Amino acid sequence: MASTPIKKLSKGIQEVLIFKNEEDVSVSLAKLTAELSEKYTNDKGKFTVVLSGGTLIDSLRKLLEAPYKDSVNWAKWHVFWVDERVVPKNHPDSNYKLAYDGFLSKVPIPSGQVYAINDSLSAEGAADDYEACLKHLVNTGVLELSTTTGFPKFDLMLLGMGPDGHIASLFPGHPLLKEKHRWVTYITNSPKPPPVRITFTFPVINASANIALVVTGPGEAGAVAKALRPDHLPVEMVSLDGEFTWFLDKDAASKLPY
Ligand SMILES: O=C(O)[C@H](O)[C@@H](O)[C@H](O)[C@H](O)COP(=O)(O)O
Repeated sequence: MASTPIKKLSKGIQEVLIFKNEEDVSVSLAKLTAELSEKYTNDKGKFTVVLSGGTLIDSLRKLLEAPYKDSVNWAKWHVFWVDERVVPKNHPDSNYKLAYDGFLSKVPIPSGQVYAINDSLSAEGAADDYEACLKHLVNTGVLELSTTTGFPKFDLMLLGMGPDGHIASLFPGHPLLKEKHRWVTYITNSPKPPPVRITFTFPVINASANIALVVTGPGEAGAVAKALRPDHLPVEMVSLDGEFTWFLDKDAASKLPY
């Protein structure tokens, strides 16, 4: 199961891996995720993983195959969402449903360690509730706080990026980009439907120990090219002490000047 990037670049703290195709991205992403799972499980007895919606979930499919399906210590995983649409958990727009159907239902992560939003609340209520859940998990020792910023520090965030450069539900030009205090907030006018969502804020994203940003296909090539030049897309506001790796296929990298 080898998949070597056809190109490796670095931009500041960010490492950019470009693969021949989405299949190779998926193979390499599984390898990184399994390695980090082993590292954090060995070091701390748990692994805190944050998922996004979109095509990311399909790109995690290699974790459902040998050797990872049986070798990963799934019992130690704690799963969160970087953003979630405020819809019932069985709604086709739900990121929980997308992840459950495509990934979580196929691996033995204890259900009490999968932290979905409370879908009976308003957006504001659901954001408050999710933030309270994270604070409770800090008190019980599941989550740690960044010693530099005091925001919760997740072991791995698996993120996608939209064609406009958004990550999580943090969209270009939106006032939420400037949120400095909240851990989780809400948006009722998301330009990407559905409009009502909750989302982690940049201080939480930036406290991560590792971020894997997975972008495949030609739709985001313009945003990839822009983000990897000096410019101002939300995705560029990621700046962390940990590791930030872009996983691109050749299509997503097709507008890069290199
Ligand atoms: O709830 C959401 O809409 C997602 O979490 C969102 O932030 C997604 O990650 C990007 O829009 C990329 O989506 P694609 O991978 O489908 O392009």
